[in-house]
Amino acid sequence: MNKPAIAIAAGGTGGHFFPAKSLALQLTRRDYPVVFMTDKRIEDRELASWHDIRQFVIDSAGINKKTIMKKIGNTFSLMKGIIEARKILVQNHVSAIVGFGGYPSIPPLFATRLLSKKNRPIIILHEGNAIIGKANAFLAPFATKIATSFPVTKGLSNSDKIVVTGLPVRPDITSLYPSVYEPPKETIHLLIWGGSLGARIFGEIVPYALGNLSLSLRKKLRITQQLRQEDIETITRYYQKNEIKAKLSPFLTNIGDLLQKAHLVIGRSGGSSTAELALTNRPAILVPYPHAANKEQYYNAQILEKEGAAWLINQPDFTIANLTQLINDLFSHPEKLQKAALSHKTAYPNAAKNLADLIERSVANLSF
Ligand SMILES: CC(=O)N[C@H]1[C@@H](OP(=O)(O)OP(=O)(O)OC[C@H]2O[C@@H](n3ccc(=O)[nH]c3=O)[C@H](O)[C@@H]2O)O[C@H](CO)[C@@H](O)[C@@H]1O
Repeated sequence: MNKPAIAIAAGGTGGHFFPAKSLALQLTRRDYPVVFMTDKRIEDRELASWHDIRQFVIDSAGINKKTIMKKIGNTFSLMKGIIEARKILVQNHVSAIVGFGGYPSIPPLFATRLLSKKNRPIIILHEGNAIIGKANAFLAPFATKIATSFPVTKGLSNSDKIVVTGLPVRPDITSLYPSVYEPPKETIHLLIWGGSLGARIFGEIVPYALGNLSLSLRKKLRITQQLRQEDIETITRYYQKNEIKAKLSPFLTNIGDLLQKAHLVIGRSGGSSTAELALTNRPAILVPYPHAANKEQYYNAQILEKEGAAWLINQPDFTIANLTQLINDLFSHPEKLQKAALSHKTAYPNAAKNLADLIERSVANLSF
């Protein structure tokens, strides 16, 4: 018997798209036809080449914009997205829809409300952060199940809807689990990243803090840094002048290899980044994105900090002087890095499988 179609709705930033893609891979392996709904930021050739995946770009937008014209324009996009999504759900006979959060997941999930009870797919939400996001909070009352990435998620009260699955991470990173951590000796590998869209602050602070270290420490450094294109030339020259070996790029594609090599990671604390750190046991200095609507990166980082696996620095305190002091201390006491590496407790190597199992169980409970 043919398996029922499952739709996946995810926004087009790495934080939402990568977990959704890992789930799509699990579901196609189990012979479920997958309908993938995302926004125009994503054009993923690999995904498009998989059999049994139908990809759709859906109109969407946040409506809490400042100008009235923007509000009207975005409301129109949202309505258009809901109508498009409803058509796709009907045409593909979708039985369940999995939402990964972000505004782009709202039209496909909301579209289910416009279908008759008999034809309405069940909703399963996945929350990638340690606090429920606005889109997921809005959709939670309609969900059959809510899968979470952390053992406790702020804003979600205990209910049998909640299942802790962990956050699906790309297979090349998951396969590194369990990863052994060796403290630095002759060379110190440092990975600096800013999330899927990058972050200017790391280019403004990290190179100059590293430049303050002693020459003997600087010569040991091997830096891989995600950096805005416009900053690469200046920072390359700065590192060369300070005898620091560095590879700089606006987007790093081989995250698995880089995490495995890294003795320390400096970066943001989005849901996927923190899950990847936990899976690979890497110690980190985390600077949460300060403008996030509900401080989700702060709560993610706080969990790792409480475990002893990371040092949380809020952006106003992330200064050249403070960072110089911290990394000087960590590089002079590598046992502190090793202790942090051994302290991770939130790794879920089977997250994609856990989530696919949950979907499979929920779909099996439907009567056709
Ligand atoms: C500004 C913003 O709204 N950020 C949100 C967005 O973040 P964002 O998408 O930046 O954050 P995540 O940490 O969740 O994901 C980043 C992903 O990009 C990958 N990566 C990063 C840099 C690079 O050079 N190469 C690369 O492959 C990482 O390995 C990771 O898989 O979604 C997250 C998950 O809901 C939220 O926690 C964040 O608050």
